[in-house]
Amino acid sequence: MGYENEGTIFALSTGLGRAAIAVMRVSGAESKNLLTRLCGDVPPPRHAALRKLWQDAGTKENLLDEALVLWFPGPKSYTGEDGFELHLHAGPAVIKAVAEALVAYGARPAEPGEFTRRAFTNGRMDLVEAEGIADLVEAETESQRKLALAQSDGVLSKLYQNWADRLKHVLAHQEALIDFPDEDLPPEVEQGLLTEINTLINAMQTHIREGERGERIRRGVVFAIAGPPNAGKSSLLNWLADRDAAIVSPVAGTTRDAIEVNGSLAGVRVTFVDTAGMRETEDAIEAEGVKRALFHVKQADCVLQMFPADDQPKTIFPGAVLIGNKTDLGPVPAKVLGETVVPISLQSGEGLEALRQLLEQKVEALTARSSFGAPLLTRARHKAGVQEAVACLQAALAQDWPEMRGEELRLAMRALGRVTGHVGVEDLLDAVFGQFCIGK
Ligand SMILES: Nc1nc2c(c(=O)[nH]1)N(C=O)[C@@H](CNc1ccc(C(=O)N[C@@H](CCC(=O)O)C(=O)O)cc1)CN2
Ligand SMILES: Nc1nc2c(ncn2[C@@H]2O[C@H](COP(=O)(O)OP(=O)(O)OP(=O)(O)O)[C@@H](O)[C@H]2O)c(=O)[nH]1
Ligand SMILES: [Mg+2]
Repeated sequence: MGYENEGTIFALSTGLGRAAIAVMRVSGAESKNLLTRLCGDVPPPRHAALRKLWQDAGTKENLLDEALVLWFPGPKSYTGEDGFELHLHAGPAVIKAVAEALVAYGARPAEPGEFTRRAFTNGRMDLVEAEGIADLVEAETESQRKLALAQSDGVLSKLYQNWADRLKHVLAHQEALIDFPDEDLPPEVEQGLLTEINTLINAMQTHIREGERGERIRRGVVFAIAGPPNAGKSSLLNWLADRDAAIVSPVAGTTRDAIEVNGSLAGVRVTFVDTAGMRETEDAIEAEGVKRALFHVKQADCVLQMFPADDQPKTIFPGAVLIGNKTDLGPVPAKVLGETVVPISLQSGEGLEALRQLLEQKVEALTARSSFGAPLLTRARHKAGVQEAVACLQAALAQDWPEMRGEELRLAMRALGRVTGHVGVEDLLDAVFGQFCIGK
């Protein structure tokens, strides 16, 4: 590992702002000393104890707070080293006084993510699990929570670890073919090895394909609202947001900048992007707005293409939900260019509940998994690593020179190892020589 755990760190683990209780967290070798200086003793492990906190408990000088104290001895603690928590009264002055005492005794403020980084360095979790914890802390919707909780609990790591173990096995057989070409290794050995490589490639490709669903759950499903000026796009955004997020006016070309609103539909985080009405324009600012609108349409998971009752579209964005607005002013056709239209009126409210249901179905379809129970890929970093592994395995299949094939297999394992953070080269050698029965 490229760095050492340095020093004893502390941080306010609860957010700033008005609150009753604040949790101050401390981790590092000096923890026991710090805790003794603050409250005079070390309570039994993992049991909350009520203690007076002093600037120096030895002299009982300057009472700082009365707090609940938790002692977490390493190496089985969250960070894998000694640490403790102080559940303080949340006033800023209390927090400041306690932080100053900790600094005076040699602790330093933690970097973002440093507690979990230590947990990783100390072997308490791998990189994918650590990322799952980061996502769990950020999770705003039920689907984000479930995905992040499974990942922080090792479900995704187990999948990657399983692939890495199987590659190790394949490599062991490959090494045997290299080292003992003249021995009577049955031909099934090579055949079995190629079959296993193909099986792994298929599993990885399925994982990547399904991965866009995990990425959507994690970052949110993005809907772009597009259409001609005055269609009622900003009115729709405001209804979806349940607030006045965008300016609505009868002037065509009101919206220029894209306006994003976050919400949740069917337990999934969603982002709605209102865009400038699309038309030919002489106005340079409006033209830039139209350019941005097209960009958002391209980036979106789903386009909500709106038109007013009196202005039917000539083209339809691929996969768009067609919405005909202003049914209060006149009828909207049931279909345009063969596509079904959802009729609504933001004025009268007609069709809005049906539209909401349709959007919920859309979100479900965009995030549902087809292979039941398989853990979902959630991040571009994992995707890049798995893609690299696939490329190496494909290169391995294309090689008929055993040494070169072995090298590609090793590179595939390394790609997976970088994803989980266990780039196990040394432990690979053990597996190669430890697993294969040479005497046979
Ligand atoms: N107050 C508080 N709440 C919290 C945490 C925390 O650190 N402090 N967590 C974290 O951020 C999460 C819970 N995760 C935790 C994981 C391990 C340990 C821990 O110290 N475990 C002990 C006991 C294990 C056992 O015997 O079962 C240990 O491993 O020694 C604590 C919290 C969420 N809530
Ligand atoms: N009668 C009627 N008027 C509507 C309806 N929905 C929106 N409007 C009105 O249509 C006008 C344009 O609405 P906006 O929501 O600003 O339209 P937009 O598509 O965002 O327009 P641009 O930002 O210019 O592209 C406003 O005056 C709205 O009040 C509707 O269902 N019925
Ligand atoms: Mg608008």
